[in-house]
Amino acid sequence: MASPQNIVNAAALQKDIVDSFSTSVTISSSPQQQFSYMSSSPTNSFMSPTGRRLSTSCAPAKALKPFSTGDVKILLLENVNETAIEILKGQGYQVEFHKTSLPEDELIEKIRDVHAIGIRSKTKLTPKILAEAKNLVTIGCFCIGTNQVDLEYAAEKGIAVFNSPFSNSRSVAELVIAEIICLSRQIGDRSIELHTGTWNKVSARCWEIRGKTLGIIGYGHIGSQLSVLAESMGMQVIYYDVLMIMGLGTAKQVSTLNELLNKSDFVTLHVPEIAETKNMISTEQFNQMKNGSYLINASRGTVIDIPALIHARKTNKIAGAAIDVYPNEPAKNGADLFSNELNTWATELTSLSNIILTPHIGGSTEEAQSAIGVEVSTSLVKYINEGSSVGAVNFPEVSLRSLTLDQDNHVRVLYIHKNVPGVLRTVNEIFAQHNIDKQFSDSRGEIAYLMADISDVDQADRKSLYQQLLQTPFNISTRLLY
Ligand SMILES: NC(=O)C1=CN([C@@H]2O[C@H](COP(=O)(O)OP(=O)(O)OC[C@H]3O[C@@H](n4cnc5c(N)ncnc54)[C@H](O)[C@@H]3O)[C@@H](O)[C@H]2O)C=CC1
Ligand SMILES: O=C(O)CCC(=O)C(=O)O
Repeated sequence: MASPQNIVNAAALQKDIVDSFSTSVTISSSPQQQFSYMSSSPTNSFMSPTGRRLSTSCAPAKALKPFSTGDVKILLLENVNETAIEILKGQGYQVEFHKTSLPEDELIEKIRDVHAIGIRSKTKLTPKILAEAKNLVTIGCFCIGTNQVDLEYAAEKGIAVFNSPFSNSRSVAELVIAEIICLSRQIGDRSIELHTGTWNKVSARCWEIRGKTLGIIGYGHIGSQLSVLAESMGMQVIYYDVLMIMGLGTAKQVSTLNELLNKSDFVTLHVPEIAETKNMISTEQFNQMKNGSYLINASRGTVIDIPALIHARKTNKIAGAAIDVYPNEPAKNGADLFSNELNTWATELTSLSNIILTPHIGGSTEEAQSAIGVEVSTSLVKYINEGSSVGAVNFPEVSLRSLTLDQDNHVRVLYIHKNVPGVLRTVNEIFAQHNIDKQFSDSRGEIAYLMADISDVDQADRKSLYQQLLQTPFNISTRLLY
C-alpha cells in the first residue's frame, strides 16, 4: 500500500536511478495514482497464451506505477481514434497527436523523445528511424498489418510491438461484398456517368452474384469472415491458403493457387505483405483466371502487379477490379495526390472502365476504429504499466498475475535479454538474497523476456537489483515496477 513514506522513498530512488535507466522511463513518484482501463481488477482472471490461468487472487490488485506517468510521452500519428487518446491521457501520459503520418526527418526528430508511438499503415518504422528512438519501449500499430514496422529490429532493441488482429476484419469483409456487387453490376461506371449527366441504362455483362464462385486467397480472419457473408448471399466459396484450414459453411479449400484462379468468377486477396506474396498475382496468374472474371485486392498494394492488371483489363481478360491498397500511398488526404509521381501507372489505371478505386478504407469504419483504439492503447498501457506483453507480435508473450495491495516491499522485474545459455543462472543469483514470489520467462528467436515478482526488497535493494541486471552481458532492456 502506498504511504507518504513510500512516496518520499520512491522519489529518492528515482533520483538515483533515473540517469542510468536504459529506457529513460523514470521510477514512480506517484504510486498512489489510480488507473482505470488496464488495471487487473480483483475479479479479473485471464489465461496466458500458453493456457495458464494467470490470476486467481481475490485480493485487490496493486496498481504498479513505476514512474511518474506525466513523464511518459506518447506520439500518436495517422488520426488514431479518439478512444485511444482518452485511454492514454487517462493514464496521465503526455500525448502528442497528429492527423497524418510525418515526413522521415520530422519523425526522427520526434521519435527520439517518446516512450511509445501509435501508427496505422502508412508510417514506416525502419531501422534508420528506430535506431534514433532511444527511449522507445513499445509501438502500437492501430491496424491489423504490421509490415510497416521492422519487427525483428524492434525486438532486438527490446521494443514490443502490438496490433489489433481482428477489430477491422468485419469492415473489410463488408467492403469486399459491396465491391463484388458493384463490379458485377458496373455500378462505379454508371455512377460516374450520371454524375456527369449521362443516362446509360444497360444490362449487358451485368450479373447477379447468386450462384457465382468466389475464390478467396488467404483464409484468415478476413477471408473466413467474407466466406460466411458470401455464402449467405448465394455464392459458392473456394479458398486457397498455405495452411490447411477448416472451411466455414460449405466453403472448400483448393490445393493450388491455379486451381482457385481457374474456377473463380471473383478472386479476392486477403494475405499479409511478405516476401512470398509480392506480385502474387501477375501476368501468369491473370492468364489462369477465367475470361471475364473480376479481381479484388484489399490486402496490400505489393500483392498484385498493377501493370499486369492494367493489361488484363485492357484486353478484357478480366471484366473489372476493385483496388483498395497501392504500393505507394499518399501520407495525407488531399487533391491530386494519387498521381504518376506516386505510382507511375496511376493515370492509366484511373482511365480504365469498371475499376473501383478506394483510398485504403477497408478498415475505415467508426466501429472498427473505435474498437482498435481501445484494444491497442490498452495493450500499450498494460505493457508500460505492468510489463505484460500478451498480444505482442514480435516478442515473447509474458504476463504475471497482479501484485496485490497487501504485498508491500515487492518489486516487479522486467528483464528483456539475449536468448543465450546461462541467463537464468546469472539472474537467479542476483535475485538470490530475496524471495522470488513468481517468475515467468519465454523466448522468441534471439530475444527472451523474464518477468519476476520479488518480495522483501527495500529501496536500496531495488537500486542494487536494477544496476546488477543492467550490468549483465545479456541485458537488452530492464525496467523495475513497484
Ligand atoms: N484494406 C484494409 O484496410 C485492410 C487490409 N488488411 C490486410 O489484410 C491482410 C489479411 O488480414 P487478416 O485476414 O486479418 O490476416 P490473417 O493473418 O488472419 O490471415 C492471412 C491468411 O493468409 C494466409 N497466407 C499467408 N501467406 C499466404 C500465401 N503465400 N498464400 C496463401 N495464403 C497465405 C495465412 O495462412 C492466413 O490464413 C492483412 O495482413 C493486412 O495487410 C487488413 C485490415 C484492413
Ligand atoms: O486503416 C488503416 O490505417 C489500416 C488498415 C489496414 O490496412 C490494416 O489494418 O492492416
